[in-house]
Amino acid sequence: MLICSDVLFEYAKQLKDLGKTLFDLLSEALGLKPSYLTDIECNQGQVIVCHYYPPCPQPELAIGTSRHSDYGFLTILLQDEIGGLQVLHDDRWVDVAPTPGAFIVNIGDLLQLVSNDGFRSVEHRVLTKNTAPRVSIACFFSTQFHPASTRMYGPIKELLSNENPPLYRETLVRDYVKHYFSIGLDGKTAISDFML
Ligand SMILES: O=C(O)CCC(=O)C(=O)O
Ligand SMILES: [Fe+2]
Repeated sequence: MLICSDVLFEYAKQLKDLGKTLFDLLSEALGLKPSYLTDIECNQGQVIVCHYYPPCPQPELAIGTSRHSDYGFLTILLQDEIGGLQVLHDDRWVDVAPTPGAFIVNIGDLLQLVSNDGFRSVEHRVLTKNTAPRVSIACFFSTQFHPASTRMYGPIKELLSNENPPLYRETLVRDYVKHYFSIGLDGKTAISDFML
């Protein structure tokens, strides 16, 4: 017998390992030691959200998910073969064609904030389709459900200099996420509200 919660917990565990590898690589790409982003607990929280999009009889009149950037540090997304995901690139919406067995990895707002724009969160949306239902599974790395966390996140000090001053104010993850959801999905409004 296949128990859904067993599968989900195993999936979460595997993605946590993958997340660790990605955070190592992202730290190195910023010129920091590989463990930097995990040392500051960017990989600690994991929120897994399963989306079901029913077929829509009039896709031109509806949207699956409104334009937004993800709030957390990083998102690992699994989509099925239906398609509909688009990213904003050079002010144009570009289809993210489904590739069997491949994950989509999105930089989130909090990674933009700590990297002081070294990485930029990506704006994306999901169109509806009238062909078949669509399923996607998003794994967000973010710690808003650790209410005891007192860690403040701001631009990483090692990345700052006279030429590269801090662009964002410090925040608790839960305060950032609260602000994000108080606005609702709306492009990149939340992160711009944290600019100095
Ligand atoms: O359904 C998708 O492919 C993406 C959903 C999404 O953008 C999100 O959960 O943040
Ligand atoms: Fe998203």
